This record gives sequence, structure tokens and C-alpha cells, in this order.
Amino acid sequence: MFPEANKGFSYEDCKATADWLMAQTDVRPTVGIVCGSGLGGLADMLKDQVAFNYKDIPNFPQSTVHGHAGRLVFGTLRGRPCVCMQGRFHLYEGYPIQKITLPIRIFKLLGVETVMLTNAAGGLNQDFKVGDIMIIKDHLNMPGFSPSPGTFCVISLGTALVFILTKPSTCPSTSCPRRFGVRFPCMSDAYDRELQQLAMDVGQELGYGDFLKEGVYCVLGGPSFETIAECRMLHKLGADAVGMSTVHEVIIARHCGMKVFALSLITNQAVTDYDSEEKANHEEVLQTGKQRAEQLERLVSTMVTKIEHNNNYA
Ligand SMILES: O=P(O)(O)O[C@@H]1C[C@H](O)[C@@H](CO)O1
Ligand code: HPA
Repeated sequence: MFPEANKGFSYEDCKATADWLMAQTDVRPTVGIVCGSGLGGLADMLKDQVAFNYKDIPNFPQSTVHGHAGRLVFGTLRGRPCVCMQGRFHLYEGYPIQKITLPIRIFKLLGVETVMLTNAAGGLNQDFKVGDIMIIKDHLNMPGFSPSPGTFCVISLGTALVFILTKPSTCPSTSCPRRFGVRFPCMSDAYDRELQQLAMDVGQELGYGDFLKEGVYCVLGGPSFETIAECRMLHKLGADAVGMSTVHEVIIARHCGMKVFALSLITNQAVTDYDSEEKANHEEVLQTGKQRAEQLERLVSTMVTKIEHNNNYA
């Protein structure tokens, strides 16, 4: 069919990149972290760092967005081996969805058990304020109402023929995503409930109760910010915050069996009022990130210290 469509994203490609990375560092991470816009400071918290620029990693895309440094950092966070993406990829950067999510599959092959994702988002819930941290309990995958990322199989004509003639019990395509997980991954348990509770408990202990919220994150394609009508619609549909990332990564992480925790920093209020003078902009997003960085980093790093190997919580 489209033999080139999975070129560079197959199981073997991910494995080659994971093997390349493991040959360069002794760190064997069990927690993988993805930093959102302006939230890359989390990676700087890692001790005994071994860091790679994305451009030097085989098969990796490049970061093109201000506020996403483009480094993969290995190290320990309060003694726990971690790997951290200091910068992520977005659909609007023009990469195919398989490329955007490739690092998550590489996390899996590195031995990561728990993925912790952060993002910047616009607040739709009228009770939210700029600077609130929203623990994500669920998502609306707007771009994904057509096939979800990287869990569909695109096979070549040759492979399809082998499939038809020999009827193997598993797909013979080397790029088949079923080498990572099932064809129809469940998403009703996408966000690990114990990790959400842990975040709430840690947040309370740290005195963050006033700005710690929970809610539903909606992803759009971007990069234009939303119209007023769109924000009103999304809120009516059940979204508390809107952004341009994370959901694809969550689906891929769940597809290959990793636990997921995700949070949004509410960097701006989505505009829902025609009389409002507010205009969403990336500078405000980065500025709010700077203001709340310290607390967000402490929340995530304290959570990491409480996640034991094999996903138990201390
Ligand atoms: O990577 P995240 O989701 O944090 O980035 C958000 C969405 C856009 O890339 C950008 C808009 O300011 O921030
Ligand atoms: N909309 C979409 N993505 C965002 C926003 C927003 O208001 N703020 C930060 N990322």
C-alpha cells in the first residue's frame, strides 16, 4: 500500500535508537518525563546528567518551537533513574504523528515504566486562574477522531500478500504497531488514578492546595490559538483546558503498557467573551511557565521519589 509510510518509525527503528542511547549511558530510566512549553527546567534538576541534542540522536525529530530546547537528558532525580525530554514535538510542526510520538516508544524500549507529561494550556474552566496546575484526569482527542496516533498498521503490498496467503497469528509487518501493543487500546484508564491521587497528596503536603486543580484536557492541532466560538464549544463539551500536545503521547504510552501521569500549567485564560481585550500569545505562555516553574518542578520531582520500581508508590 504505502510502504514508505512507516519508514523510520518501525519497531526496529525504535530499537536501534534505544540501543544507540543505551550504549552511550549507563542510566536505565524507569521514569520518563516530557517537558511542555517553557517547562524545560525540570530536566535541569537531573543529577549526573548525560545529555544528547536531538539532532545527534538517530531517527529523532528536531525541536522547532521556542521554549523547547531539544535535548534528551538522562540522570537521576533524587536518586531515581530518569530520562527527560527537554522539548517535545507537535502536530503543527509538520511531522507525521508517528514521528511526534516516536520518543515515547523509545522510552518503553529503554525500560521506562511510568511516563510523566507536562504541558502549557489555556484555561476554559471559569474557576481556573492563570498559574493553576491542572492534574489531567481525562482528555478529548479532537485531531484523533480520525485514526489515533501510530496504533494503526500501514503494510506494504508484499506484506499484505504474505498475510493473506499464510494467515499468521500476528501481523508479519516489521513496522506493525502491534509489536508494541494491541490494535484497539483502551483509553478509559488512560490517566493512572493512583498517580493522580499521589499528585494531590504531594501537592497538599507542599502547600499547593490553592492552585492545584484537576480536569479534562482537550488537544487541538494548532498552532493558531482558538476562536471565542471554539473555546465556548470546547467548554460545553467538557474540556477544562485546551492545548496542542500530550494526548498523542498518552495514547502511545498506554498502547505499550506504561503508566501515565500528566498535568497542564494554565498559562493563560482562553478567551470566551466577545467584550474581552485578552489575546492569547506564546510569550505569555512562556512567562507563566517561568513564574510557576519552581513549584511545578518540586511537585513532579517529589512524586518521582515516591514512585517505586515496578510502579508501586511509597
Ligand atoms: O508543548 P506544549 O503543549 O506545552 O506547548 C503549548 C502548545 C503550543 O505548542 C504552545 C503555545 O504557546 O504551548
Ligand atoms: N490554547 C492552545 N494551546 C495553548 C494555550 C491555549 O490557550 N495556551 C498554551 N497552550
